[in-house]
Amino acid sequence: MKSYVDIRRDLHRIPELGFKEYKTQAYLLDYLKSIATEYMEIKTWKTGIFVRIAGKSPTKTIGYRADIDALPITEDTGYDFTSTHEGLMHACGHDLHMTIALGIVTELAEERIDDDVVFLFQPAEEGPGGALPMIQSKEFEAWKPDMIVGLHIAPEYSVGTIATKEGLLFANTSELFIDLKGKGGHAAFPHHANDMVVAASYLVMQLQSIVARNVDPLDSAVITIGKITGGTVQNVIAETARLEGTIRTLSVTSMKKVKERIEAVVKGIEASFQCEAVIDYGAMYHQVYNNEVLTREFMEYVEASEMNLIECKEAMTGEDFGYMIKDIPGFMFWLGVDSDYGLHHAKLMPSEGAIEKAISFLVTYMRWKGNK
Ligand SMILES: CC(=O)N[C@@H](CCC[C@H](N)C(=O)O)C(=O)O
Repeated sequence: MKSYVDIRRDLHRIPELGFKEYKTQAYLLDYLKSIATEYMEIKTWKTGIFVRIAGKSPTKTIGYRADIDALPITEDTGYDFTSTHEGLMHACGHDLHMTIALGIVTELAEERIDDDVVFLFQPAEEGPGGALPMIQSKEFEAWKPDMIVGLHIAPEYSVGTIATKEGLLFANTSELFIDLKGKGGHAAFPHHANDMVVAASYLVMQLQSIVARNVDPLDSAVITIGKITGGTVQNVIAETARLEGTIRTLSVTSMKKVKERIEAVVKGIEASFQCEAVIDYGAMYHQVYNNEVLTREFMEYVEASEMNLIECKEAMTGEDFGYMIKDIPGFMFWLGVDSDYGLHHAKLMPSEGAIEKAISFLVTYMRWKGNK
């Protein structure tokens, strides 16, 4: 039997983008089949997987979700188990999320609890969003849990730490894509062209002013443009440019306001640069709002355990797990993994010591919660 660290390393080598997690799904299925018992059922859904372990005398179903996709980042960790998929990396810790979930499945399959347990290995958390279609599936409907739990690794906390809070934990998000089309031309004759590199540069700066000047400072918002493309070569004025980014807000009202302002600013760019602009909001995620009762109970449980509890502030990260706990009582928490580099960084190196600790803690928690 492989160790959980080896499993994490295997998964780390094969990062895949949302809804393309073919090798990851095959790896997870192989493992799950190798530990399957008569009480365990496995169903695939797109590139994801549902696993159900029937309880001994169930009164409810406990859900546990792990996301399985990776990011388009070129890894720079220097690991000897570095990504074998060029330009892709598990830079958000989903390799650990999956391994921890496999560990819990293994333990609970070996020694069942009273309640039923359903595991969701969910594709496409980074985009375009697998949680919503997964919970709308007939497979989910058949095994719908009464409560659901999810975790996310936290590089800034030490191993052995759990951080969470009641209520709002993660922001509302919306992707943002803006395509600009002007008039290309010779670099030496700007007066005969409408330069979309210049238009895009103005637009990026004006977008930042929305956060500074249109959002209530006590109601945080973020607009990040993570990618700009435009033009073809150094001595040709760019006919097109594209901005790719994301919007984060703590309130739904601010998201609406930010989008209205983006549309107004983009109209201004169209007028001043005589160009055409198309806005596409891509995938949107519902905020992660932790169920007060379950979260408080969980925090008390953590406090009484060998883990260290931090009551954290909300963060501007997004998570489509927010859709799951919109309809089902549940919560998400941060798991400390102590890395010098943060989430979405090419050098993210979570401490593997967090894996066994998390499995053992969560199995104990599930036994406590599911044997009442
Ligand atoms: C935990 C985490 O890092 N989640 C991602 C979710 C991204 C959603 C979407 N692609 C977007 O950028 O809006 C995050 O970046 O917070």
